[in-house]
Amino acid sequence: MAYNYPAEKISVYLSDDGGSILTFYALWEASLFAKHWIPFCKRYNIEPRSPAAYFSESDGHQDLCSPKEWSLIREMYEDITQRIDRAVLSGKISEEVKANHKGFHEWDQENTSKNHQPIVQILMEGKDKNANDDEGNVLPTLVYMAREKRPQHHHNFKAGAMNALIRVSSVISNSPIIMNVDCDMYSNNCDTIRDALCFFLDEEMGHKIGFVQFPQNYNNLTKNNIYGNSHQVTNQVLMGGMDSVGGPMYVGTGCFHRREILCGRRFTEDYKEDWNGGIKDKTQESIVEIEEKAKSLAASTYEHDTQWGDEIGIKYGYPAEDIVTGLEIHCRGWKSVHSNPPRPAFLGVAPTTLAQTLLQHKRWSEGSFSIFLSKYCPFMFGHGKIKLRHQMGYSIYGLWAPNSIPTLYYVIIPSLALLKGISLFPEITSPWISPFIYVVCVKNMYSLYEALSCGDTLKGWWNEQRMWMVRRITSYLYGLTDTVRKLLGLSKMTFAVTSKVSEENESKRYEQEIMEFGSSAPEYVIIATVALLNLICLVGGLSQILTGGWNILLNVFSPQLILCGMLVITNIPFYEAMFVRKDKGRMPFSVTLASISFAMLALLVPIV
Ligand SMILES: O=c1ccn([C@@H]2O[C@H](COP(=O)(O)OP(=O)(O)O[C@H]3O[C@H](CO)[C@@H](O)[C@H](O)[C@H]3O)[C@@H](O)[C@H]2O)c(=O)[nH]1
Ligand SMILES: [Mn+2]
Repeated sequence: MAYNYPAEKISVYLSDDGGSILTFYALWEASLFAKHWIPFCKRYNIEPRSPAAYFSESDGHQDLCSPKEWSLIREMYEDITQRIDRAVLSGKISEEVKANHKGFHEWDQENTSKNHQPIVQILMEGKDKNANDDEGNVLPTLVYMAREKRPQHHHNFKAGAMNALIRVSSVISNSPIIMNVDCDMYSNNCDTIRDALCFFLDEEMGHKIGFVQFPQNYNNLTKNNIYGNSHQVTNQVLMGGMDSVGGPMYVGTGCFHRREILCGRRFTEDYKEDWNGGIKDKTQESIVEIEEKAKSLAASTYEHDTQWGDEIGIKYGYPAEDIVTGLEIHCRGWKSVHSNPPRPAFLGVAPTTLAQTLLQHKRWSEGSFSIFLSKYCPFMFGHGKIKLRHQMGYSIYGLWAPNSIPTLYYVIIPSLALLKGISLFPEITSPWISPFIYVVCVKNMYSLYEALSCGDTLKGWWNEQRMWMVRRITSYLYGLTDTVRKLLGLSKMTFAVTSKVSEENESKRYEQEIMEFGSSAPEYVIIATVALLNLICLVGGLSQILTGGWNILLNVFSPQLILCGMLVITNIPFYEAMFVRKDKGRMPFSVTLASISFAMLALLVPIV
């Protein structure tokens, strides 16, 4: 709401898919605070304009304004956060507070997050004089919405929520540009709207641009990126590369779309945006009338027998609804723009535990693989519509899931073969080993160069390599099996939301870059089994080589020894988690036990 942009042209919508009175209450509190906060931001050019981010970063008025004024606004902010926290703890809103806004009565009925009527409440409306800030300036329109949820109707997760949002906003503001951000991100740059509009308004290219995507950056990364979540290389290299062949993918958040394009419009050379298309100020209807109209658009039956989720809006049926929607927009002839300014436009929360990271990657790999196998396979669907290189850029993610199989092979079979004295690679002195050495060296040197040049640390790169292996043998494997199960009709699509909170000790370990296991998950059994197996094979293999004719054997087994040794070095944090650490985040004993049994089994069963 505090963007450096004419307030009467901005409308902010909060989609609460949980339909919670607490969220409504928090938004109502925020709308009151905005009347003081927004003029304060504009007066002193505050940055970032998320009060939570601003007050956590800055510890004084820094000669910005009088200390009194600064403390006053800070106290105000602390008061509202305390009131909201108290309400969340008690789980309900007092009658006194409820009397302040008609919206609270929406919860008079028996509402649950999965069963409730559509709720649309316009908390602030540009035309309304009460909605001005404490200096008398207009404030942006602010709307709370929770689309209708009924157990008998499928709600299509985030895509369903976004489509309801597109319709609801069409009767309230109908602005030609829609920006969307996830609930776990905030705006970090008050000029982003202007930056994005520059692309759409470009005289030569502007009419070709369907969306402007800002990268996902995080404010909670640790120095060495323990879970490989920095995505700097993806943001700078992959997205930057795609920008030059047609445009980056839509990644679900931090993106500006033209409304008409989300609604299915094809590109034509003579396309011209109607910048006066919005309906703000033009309508004579009262707020209540508009709300009623909007509610009917957020009904759970509204989309029955319509093209929504297919030809119109965000696509349904894919866990990565963003990628497939963006691909289809590109195939309708539009270009997109990757905008990565030095001061990040949006900051979000990266997962802070291994389990959350693996879950997120499972959804991404599964989502992209199911697109790859569907009618939206970039090579087939994009054929003749987008460049081959653009299709290839899209397919990188699509092939993550099947990549799990060769990786599993590489982390198990050569090590087992080493232990059993079977050689799998050419001898180290033979010329035939050169392709292997070439691939390993060049791949690693290049990825190290990319990581360092994108601002990652050396240790961060190393951690990332570990995470690549771990993700491939767990998340991607699960993504693969789940996609296959869905294809066979054995299971249905889900959207596992990544958790946004963690316990205090957990956060401490995250800051110290200690891997978090804690609870027993089947993924950990895979990780621990592979780690143990490699340790046993390395020790066993080495001792056989040392006791046998070692100079001949070393020549034959060096490649396997190096591979197995590298895996053992990569896995050091897992051995520590199993046998050394005493904290709560260590590998659960049950997982260690199960892994030992599986490793034994793998040694006994004649796999190689
Ligand atoms: O039923 C649902 C499920 C999710 N969401 C919203 O979807 C957003 C993304 O969910 P999150 O759990 O934060 O997912 P991430 O793993 O961070 O999601 C990434 O990947 C998704 C596709 O897999 C994209 O849609 C996201 O924008 C992108 O940030 C959040 O704002 C949620 O509130 C809904 O509104 N309704
Ligand atoms: Mn998220």
